[in-house]
Amino acid sequence: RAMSGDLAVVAKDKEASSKGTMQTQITTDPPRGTRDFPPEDMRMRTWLFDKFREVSRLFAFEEVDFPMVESEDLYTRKAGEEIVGQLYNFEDKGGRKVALRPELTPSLARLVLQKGRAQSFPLKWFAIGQCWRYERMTRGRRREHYQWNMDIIGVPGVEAEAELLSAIVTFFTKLNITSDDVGIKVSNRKVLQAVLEKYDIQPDSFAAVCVIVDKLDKLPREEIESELDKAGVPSVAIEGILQALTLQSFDDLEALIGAESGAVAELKQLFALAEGYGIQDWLRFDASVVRGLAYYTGTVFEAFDKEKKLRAICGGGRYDRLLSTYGGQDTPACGFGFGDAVIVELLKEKKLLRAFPHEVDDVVMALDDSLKIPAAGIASRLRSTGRVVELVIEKGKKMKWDVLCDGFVELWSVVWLDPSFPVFYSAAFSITSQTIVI
Ligand SMILES: Nc1ccc(Br)nc1
Repeated sequence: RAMSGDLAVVAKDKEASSKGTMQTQITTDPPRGTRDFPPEDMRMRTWLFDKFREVSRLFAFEEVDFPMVESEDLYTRKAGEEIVGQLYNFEDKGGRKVALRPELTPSLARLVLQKGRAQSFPLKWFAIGQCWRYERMTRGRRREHYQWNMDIIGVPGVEAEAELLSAIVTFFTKLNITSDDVGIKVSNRKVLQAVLEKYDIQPDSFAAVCVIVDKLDKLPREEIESELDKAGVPSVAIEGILQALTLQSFDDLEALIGAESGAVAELKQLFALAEGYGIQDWLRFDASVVRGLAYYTGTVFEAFDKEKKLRAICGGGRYDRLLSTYGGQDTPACGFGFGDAVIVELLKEKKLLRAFPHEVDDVVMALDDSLKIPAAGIASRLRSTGRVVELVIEKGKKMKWDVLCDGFVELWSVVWLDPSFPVFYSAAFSITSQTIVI
């Protein structure tokens, strides 16, 4: 029982109560905005992450990982992003300004730069990692989630985005989610760039404008107009920008920015590749997709539930300048982030979430102390064949009735290790189903 200066970990204790020295119990809840994963939740999370890995492996991506804590410098972008405004940052005991990572892409960019040009491009890396934000709990939202990221570094063409979109569709399909349930809106930030150029708006306000208009579906239009005005966008341009974001057809897009625009060419090529993958039913052009991260430079996309009950399921895009903002050379890159929370809400909505029971192949139990040693031997022999064995080690004949009852339901045979019954050790190994060895 651990005791420390300011924290006594003491459950209800007869001795303590007799002395009247009962301690107050610590709170058993995890820190605000965070989750525990008790076994049944952990089994579901493991199942989900296994699906993330299964798809990443199918697409020949290599797994990478990074520290949870990064230098704050990695995230101090000046475009007014929510993710930066909610940094879970602090000064460590060495006076370093650090932050719990709010996303994985900057860490990936840092690692790519660290490895330098020595590595052969393209890199196809994936990661699954916990990401953090410090949000005032007034909104009661979570402060951590796990994100699956897939990134392709070194491919300038939209072939990279097509691969990533195909990976996302492959994942949804593995979970029995269809294009009737989920759609993926695809656009390109070069659409907005072309509009801003029409109004002679300086490129250095481009990122800030993107971050502002990304909030269109979250804030009233007047607030967006006011923020654009504060960002130095002339009122005549504001109308043009908001109008451009309503486009949903290539014809209208060409009419606005011209058929020879880079955005049109890239989008048309991406949708043509999608036909090749057979994922065209999942995609739709929608100029309102901007995404809220400052560093996107081209294609942007996000998956949404067609019943519009949930927040974006995943999202991503091209970020060709990020490495150069960290002092590296301009390196073409694109990727997506896929959180572990909204997808579970969607699966529950669609009743696509199965149970995740604790499963064992065998339960071995000695009903008499004199049989404990042979029981341990049987458990080891069964385990050496790869069977999952619960060896009952608790005292007496108390059983894990939930396991035993399941066993009886599926039980095909019982071998009794008990002085009152003959002992057939070898029989224990001929049994191919769930075995209760008692
Ligand atoms: N970036 C971020 C981090 C943590 C959560 Br919860 N949501 C978004």
